[in-house]
Amino acid sequence: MTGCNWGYGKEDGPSVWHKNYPIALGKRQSPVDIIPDETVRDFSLGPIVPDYDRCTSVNISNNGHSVVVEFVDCDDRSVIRGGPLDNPYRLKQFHFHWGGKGHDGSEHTVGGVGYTSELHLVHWNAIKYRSFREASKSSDGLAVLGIFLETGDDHRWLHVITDALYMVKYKGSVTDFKDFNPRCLLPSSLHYWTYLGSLTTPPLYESVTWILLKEPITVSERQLAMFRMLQFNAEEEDERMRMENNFRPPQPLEGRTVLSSN
Ligand SMILES: O[B-]1(O)OCc2ccc(NC(=S)NCc3ccccc3)cc21
Ligand SMILES: [Zn+2]
Repeated sequence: MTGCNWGYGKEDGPSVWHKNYPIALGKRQSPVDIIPDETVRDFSLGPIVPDYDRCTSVNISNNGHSVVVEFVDCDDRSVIRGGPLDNPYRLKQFHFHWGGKGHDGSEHTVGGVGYTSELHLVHWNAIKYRSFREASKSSDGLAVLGIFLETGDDHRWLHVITDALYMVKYKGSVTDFKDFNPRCLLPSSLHYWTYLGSLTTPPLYESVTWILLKEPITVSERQLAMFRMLQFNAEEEDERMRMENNFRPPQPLEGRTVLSSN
C-alpha cells in the first residue's frame, strides 16, 4: 500500500478504513473507552519511568494526519521503562489528536467522556527488533504513552510547539526542531491505565502496549486553536481542509481487561 489513501473525512475516515485495512475490525484495536470501575488494580504493576533527559529531537512535520516531532532513535538515549514493559522502549516520535472548535478530540475516552486532545509518545522495542518498522508489526513491538489534554490556562511549555506550527502548515512540510524534551509535557502524576491495543491510524497494526496517564495536562483554547490552523492538504492542492477532528472513535474491547496502576 503506497501513499496515503485514508483520512478523517466522510469518504476516507475511520468508518471505511476496514476496506483497505481489514485489521480495523480486529480483536485488539485502539482506542477504547476506559470505564474506571471496570479496570483491574494490578499491584504487581510498577511505576512507569520515562527517561528523556538525553533525548535528541530532530524536526517537526505535518504528515497530512497530525503534527509530529521526531527523535534520534539509533541508540537508547531516550527510553521508557517499567510498568507493564519487560524492557526499555526507545522514543521515536510524538504527535497529537484534537477536535474542532468547542469539540473534544481525544481518541481514548474515560467513562464515555472525551478530552479536548490526546498526545501520543511513540516508543519501540529495540531490544527485540532491529527497526521501528519491524517492531510496529510485532505484538510487543510498540509502547505508546498517552496523555490527555484538557482546556484551561496556557500550558507553560506548549508554546515551544505552537510557535513552530506556522512553519508546518501544509502536508509534507518539515522544519528543524532541536533541543525539545517532552518531559515538560508530562503531568505531575504518572499513575496509569494499561492495555494491549493497536495503532489508531492505518496500518492499525495490533502491536501497541498502551500506557495512558490518568492525570490530564492543561492547555488553553488559544494554544489549541493554533493546532487547528494546520491543514490536511499540501500547499499546492486546491481544496483547503483545516486539520481538526483527526481522531479515531473508541473500538470494542473484545474481552480485553484494562489494568490500573496504583
Ligand atoms: O495510533 B497512533 O496515532 O498512536 C500510536 C501510533 C504510533 C505510530 C503511528 N504511525 C506511524 S509511526 N506510522 C508510520 C509507520 C507505521 C508503521 C510502519 C512504518 C511507519 C501512529 C500511532
Ligand atoms: Zn496517535
